[in-house]
Amino acid sequence: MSYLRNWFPVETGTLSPVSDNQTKKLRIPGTFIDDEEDDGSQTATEDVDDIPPAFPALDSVQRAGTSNSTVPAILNDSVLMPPPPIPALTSRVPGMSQSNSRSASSSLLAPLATTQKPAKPSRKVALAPGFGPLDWAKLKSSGEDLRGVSTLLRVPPSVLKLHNKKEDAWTAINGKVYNITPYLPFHPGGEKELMRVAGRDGTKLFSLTHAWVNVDYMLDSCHVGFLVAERSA
Ligand code: HEM
Repeated sequence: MSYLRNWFPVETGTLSPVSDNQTKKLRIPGTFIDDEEDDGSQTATEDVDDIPPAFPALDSVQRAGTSNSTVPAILNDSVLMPPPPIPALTSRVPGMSQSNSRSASSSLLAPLATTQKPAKPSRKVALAPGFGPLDWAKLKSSGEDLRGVSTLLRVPPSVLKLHNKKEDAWTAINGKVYNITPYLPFHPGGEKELMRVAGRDGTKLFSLTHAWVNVDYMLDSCHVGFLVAERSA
């Protein structure tokens, strides 16, 4: 009984006049009753079983610190966590790497490889509408004659040399001769660049510029014949 009074900071005086039976009803479930006084009937009292445990707990810092404590009693709207600082992400410049203190690998930014300017500027030209890579793919598989010859030829350098004009341009790449006239407006590097190999063996220049381009596939429907030595023509 005296133990219970200690638990309740409230006017213990109000408890004293009431009967033992009434104090049992005030017991908070979940609190421990060390009882010489408890003969077993107290803990079995049915009336108190529906009362939830006190929250915050009676001896919690929240309850204790209502006045002088630095711990706020209970967080309410006026005692909220301060907002987080504005992240540096909002001040970044797209496409630019951040200050040295940021490591590229630990940020949420897009990988630098895709945001930084390439070391070498592209030398691609703006192609006219209707002359993009897909348009070329469509044209070359359309069945239209892009060779200008009825059968594959043996082409010596002296013959190749004759086909050096825009309207009639041939070039040899890796031993194969192609009619490049239909491809001129589709060439991503521009007509002028492509015309540099017109009428001659363009293998070296082609490989130096873009060895990764699959010329066999790109110009298969422009195949005219094979480059051969002069005397074997
Ligand atoms: C004759 C067969 C040729 C074919 C089929 C061809 C095809 C192509 C293709 C598909 C591209 C785009 C490459 C890419 O997106 O990565 C390209 C770009 C280019 N080509 Fe050609 N090309 C040929 C010959 C030449 C020649 C002889 C030159 C002369 C130098 C040349 C100069 C260029 C240049 C400067 C670019 C732009 C490269 C860049 O992205 O900066 N091409 N060509």
